[in-house]
Amino acid sequence: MSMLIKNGKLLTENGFEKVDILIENGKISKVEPQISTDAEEMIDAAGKLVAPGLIDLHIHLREPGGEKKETIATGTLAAAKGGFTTVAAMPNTRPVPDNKTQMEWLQERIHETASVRVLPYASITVRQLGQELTNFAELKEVGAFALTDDGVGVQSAGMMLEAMKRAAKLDMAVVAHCEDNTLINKGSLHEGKKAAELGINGIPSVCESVHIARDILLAEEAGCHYHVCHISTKESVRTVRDAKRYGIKVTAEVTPHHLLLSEEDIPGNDANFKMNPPLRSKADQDALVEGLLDGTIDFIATDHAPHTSGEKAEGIELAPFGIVGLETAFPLLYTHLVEKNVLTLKELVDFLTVKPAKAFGLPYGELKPGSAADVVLIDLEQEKEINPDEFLSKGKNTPFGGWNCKGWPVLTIAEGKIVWEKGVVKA
Ligand SMILES: NC(=O)N[C@@H](CC(=O)O)C(=O)O
Ligand SMILES: [Zn+2]
Ligand SMILES: [Zn+2]
Repeated sequence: MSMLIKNGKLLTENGFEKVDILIENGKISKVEPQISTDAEEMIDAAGKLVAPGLIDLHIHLREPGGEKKETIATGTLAAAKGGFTTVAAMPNTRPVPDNKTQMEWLQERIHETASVRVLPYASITVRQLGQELTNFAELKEVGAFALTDDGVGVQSAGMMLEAMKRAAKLDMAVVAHCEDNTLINKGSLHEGKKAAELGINGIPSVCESVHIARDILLAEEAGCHYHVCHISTKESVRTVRDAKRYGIKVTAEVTPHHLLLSEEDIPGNDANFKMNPPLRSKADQDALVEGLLDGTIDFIATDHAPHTSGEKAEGIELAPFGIVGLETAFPLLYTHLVEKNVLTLKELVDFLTVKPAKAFGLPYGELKPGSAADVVLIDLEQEKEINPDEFLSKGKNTPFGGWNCKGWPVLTIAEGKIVWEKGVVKA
């Protein structure tokens, strides 16, 4: 099976270069200014940005147990539409992939139904209850990508240290949802202006940052790779920045919504603005952008967290935390960070490709001969409004409905196969 992508615009250190890309047997075989060969499939990419397939190391696919919200099939189709060819699925499903049998079932289900590559996380603790560690070695053997209890924080420092020590021995990363349960304050929004205005309980910043500070000291002790999920406060950024200065092996991700929104953007009692961690203050938002620019924050991940419309109709206090992100990440970030000169296009693409890959030692995220043929074509000129009704995800829960964006993916190729396509003429 061969495919030739003609005349794409490739981003290099020196700006755009026109290239042809030849794909053979699921791998990239050539990237050159001009390839004159016949291939079984020819794709005209003239005028389109041609980039490595995007990587999202934090998403929720909800299967098994939450199929009303999303399935592996619908979530990975949404990923493909968003330009993502590698996603890492969080383990807060029912049941939790916390043992060999369940992980094998999940791998099989991914194999049968996923449109793009799915890297499954295993949980740190049995049923994510924080009481007993899972068998990391066994989970690694059956393909667990890394370890996390995302959805809840690991409350006990002793449990976390032991997890980190075992993970270090196996060269596995410990990926942390940082939240101290004694500081949540039954909150639904950030403890700040907006929560006060709406008369809703607030979650203080320290609820997150205290876990990050604790975990960094534990990770230093254990010598493991420690990764911070969805970083959201200025104190968290400062703490990670300091840890990196001391050479501690810590990485961090930030979501598009925490980069683009603050509590001030919450229009009222709308649960599409409810997620964990919550939208923080403007000062926190600014610190996240600064942290991304100075290398404190390593990459961007969506934390795609689909919920049903019924659940989200319950109002801010009763609705579950979480918003979807896969189908809007690139256009939102391109329009609001690149077009406003906060990031260069190259930086944005790197934060969604090679940076997450490097942070976790994955062999993806670059367009070079020999690598998996994961490619996305993006129309930087195409402009349209975000319409949740058009999402392939079952989740329509986004705070960005109606936002006008440029930079829509038009064709996504995963391991040499077209997995999503719109508006591109096949030559
Ligand atoms: N981010 C969220 O608000 N929700 C996530 C859980 C999580 O990422 O902590 C979910 O599973 O719905
Ligand atoms: Zn989380
Ligand atoms: Zn999450």
